[in-house]
Amino acid sequence: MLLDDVWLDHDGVDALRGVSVAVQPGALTVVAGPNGSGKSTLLAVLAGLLVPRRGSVSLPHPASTALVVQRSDVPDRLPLTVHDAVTMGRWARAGLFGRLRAGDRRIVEESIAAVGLTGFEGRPLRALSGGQRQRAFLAQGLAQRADLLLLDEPTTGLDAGTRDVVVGLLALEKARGATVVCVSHDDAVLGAADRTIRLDEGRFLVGDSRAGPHHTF
Ligand SMILES: Nc1ncnc2c1ncn2[C@@H]1O[C@H](COP(=O)(O)OP(=O)(O)OP(=O)(O)O)[C@@H](O)[C@H]1O
Repeated sequence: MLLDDVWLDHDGVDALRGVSVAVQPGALTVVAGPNGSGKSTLLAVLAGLLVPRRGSVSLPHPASTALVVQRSDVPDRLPLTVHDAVTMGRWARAGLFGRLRAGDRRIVEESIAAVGLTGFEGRPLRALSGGQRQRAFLAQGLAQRADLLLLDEPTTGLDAGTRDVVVGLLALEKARGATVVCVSHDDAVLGAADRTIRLDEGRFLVGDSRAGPHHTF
């Protein structure tokens, strides 16, 4: 997956200024950088939600993509239960009018269990704590079993134990074969990264790689 000289603005405000990065398949790439440096915008470009005004984005093969947004991006009053929200993660596989099969229902249950929300299935999202809501959105992302999993600060507001669970889940997604790209400031997430992309004021600042100095971004 390659971004080449990507420029993108929000209503005239430059958010990405000539960013060129390669995302390695099957790796955990963490995108870091100060507030407003363009991290969420980069994620939205990778998700195909925003189209650059200049530059190109190429996917090596058609991929299913799941995006786990920050809980603050989702209205608190959304009339959904935990089970509804996670089940939505299977819709793309079942088709809008398709029926969920037993396998889909099992994946929904497993995803809810993985984030520690078993017992909360019937609870409306608005009746969850901020951290629990964040975990429900993560479960929705896991339920998609996507080739490309994109996450925007998934550990924000989580306690240390739950944060470690999330880091473990990212490793499991990778082990399943997914390519994982995660925006995060969290040292625990950064510590688990195979590669780190650092942005500053919409520019690609530096890329670190566990694979060694020969790999460039
Ligand atoms: N909808 C929008 N309208 C106008 N400007 C926007 C919009 N969304 C983002 N921006 C601007 O684009 C730039 C990049 O924003 P972005 O949200 O990608 O940064 P970020 O690194 O994810 O920030 P944070 O760490 O605070 O989440 C910032 O200057 C921001 O003010």
